[in-house]
Amino acid sequence: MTGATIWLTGLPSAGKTTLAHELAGRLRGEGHRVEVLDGDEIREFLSAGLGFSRADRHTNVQRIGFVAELLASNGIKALVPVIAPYTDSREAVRKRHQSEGTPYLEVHVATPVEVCSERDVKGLYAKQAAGEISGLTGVDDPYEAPESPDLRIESHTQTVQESAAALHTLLTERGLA
Ligand SMILES: Nc1ncnc2c1ncn2[C@@H]1O[C@H](COP(=O)(O)OS(=O)(=O)O)[C@@H](OP(=O)(O)O)[C@H]1O
Ligand SMILES: Nc1ncnc2c1ncn2[C@@H]1O[C@H](COP(=O)(O)OP(=O)(O)O)[C@@H](O)[C@H]1O
Repeated sequence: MTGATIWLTGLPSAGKTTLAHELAGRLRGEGHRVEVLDGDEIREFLSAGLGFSRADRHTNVQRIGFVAELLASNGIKALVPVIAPYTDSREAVRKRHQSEGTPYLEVHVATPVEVCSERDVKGLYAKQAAGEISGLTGVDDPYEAPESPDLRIESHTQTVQESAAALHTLLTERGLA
């Protein structure tokens, strides 16, 4: 089966993790081999010790991109729900896939910051507002939205199932599902 990396970029609480796991379930049900490279888990192991400076985020994204490409080039669908806030970091990952001939799709989970801060799944927006943390992506740290992603998902106007269906359709259109 053809492997691919599907990178879900977006703000904290945008819906990246939820959609990655929903899509993973659908793909596994169809017999695909799937791995979800979750940002939080990666930061415990592969990227332990990295923080949220621009340089550390870039390093984190390159490491994850490297592993995703390895998996994808071995027939696995690598789903990557990781913020990846900088365009140049994402482009470097895309180029690495291109040079290896490995399919790569960029999906922008484009939930507005107002909705994300309302959801506030991990309480980070509240902590930032209370002055307990700083450098939160989309609030007081940059998020460079992709200009031409393969798909843009408006998660605030859809159910999880509808968003996952749109993702699945993208994979089908590209001959990956
Ligand atoms: N300052 C700050 N900014 C953004 N995110 C923060 C921050 N501090 C902790 N967290 C939590 O770490 C998760 C983001 O890690 P990522 O590896 O996805 O980010 S990055 O691509 O390296 O920027 C992110 O996970 P998600 O909410 O799933 O996106 C947050 O839970
Ligand atoms: N269409 C949708 N797609 C994804 N998540 C959604 C959608 N609608 C509502 N949500 C909710 O938004 C939250 C997103 O949280 P999460 O997936 O952890 O975000 P992230 O990984 O981007 O930080 C979840 O509680 C999820 O149920």
